[in-house]
Amino acid sequence: MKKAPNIILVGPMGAGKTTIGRLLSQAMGKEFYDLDKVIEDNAGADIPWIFEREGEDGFRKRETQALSSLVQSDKENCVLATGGGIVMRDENRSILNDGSVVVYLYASVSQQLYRTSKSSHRPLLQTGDPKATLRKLFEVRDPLYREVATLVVETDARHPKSVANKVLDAIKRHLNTETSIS
Ligand SMILES: Nc1ncnc2c1ncn2[C@@H]1O[C@H](COP(=O)(O)OP(=O)(O)OP(=O)(O)O)[C@@H](O)[C@H]1O
Ligand SMILES: O=C(O)C1=C[C@@H](O)[C@@H](O)[C@H](O)C1
Ligand SMILES: [Mg+2]
Repeated sequence: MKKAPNIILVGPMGAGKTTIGRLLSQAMGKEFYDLDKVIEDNAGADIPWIFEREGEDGFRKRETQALSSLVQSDKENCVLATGGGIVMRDENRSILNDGSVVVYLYASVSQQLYRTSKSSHRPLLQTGDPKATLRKLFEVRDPLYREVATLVVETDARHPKSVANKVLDAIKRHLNTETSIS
C-alpha cells in the first residue's frame, strides 16, 4: 500500500507553522515534529546559543541534517513544522519536494512583525529594524516557498483554528484529487 505522505509546513517567521502544525497533527492523528525543537534537542542548546557560537552557517548545517534524517528516515504519517529559513538551501528544497505534501502558510510582513514581536527567540530579528529585515527575507524567500509548495494557505486575519481547518480541507481536497480516477 502507498505510504501516507508527510505533511510539511513552510513559511516565514510568525506564519504559524508551529501553532498550526500542532493543531493539524491532533486533527489528523499524526505525530508532530517541530524542526527548530529537533535541532535544539540534538544540540542540547537553544537556537540563540547555536547562532551565537556557530553562526547562521552552523545552524543551517544542523537544520539540513535534522530535516534529512527526519524526512528520509522511514517516518511516515507525521506533520513537520519547519523553520522560516528551510528553503534557503537547494539540498533542503530537494528533500521537501520528495513525496511530501508541502503547505506554504502565507502571512503578510505586517502580520509576521506583529506575531513575532512578543518573543526574542529569533536571532535574525534582533536588529534595529525587524520590519525591514522581515521584508528583505520575504522578497528572497516567498518565491522559494512557492517553488516547494504543494498548497498555499493564507493566514492573515484568521484564528489559528480556522487556519488549521483551512489547511486540513486543502490537504483532503489535494489527496482526493490525487487518488481519483479520471
Ligand atoms: N493565525 C494566527 N492568528 C493569530 N496569531 C497567530 C496565528 N498563528 C500563529 N499565531 C501566533 O503567532 C506567534 C508565532 O507563531 P508560531 O511560533 O507558530 O510561528 P512559526 O511560523 O512557527 O515561526 P518560526 O518560523 O519562527 O518558528 C505565536 O504567538 C502564535 O500564537
Ligand atoms: O527564518 C529563519 O531563518 C529562522 C526561523 C526560525 O524558525 C529558526 O529556524 C531560526 O531562528 C531561523
Ligand atoms: Mg516555529
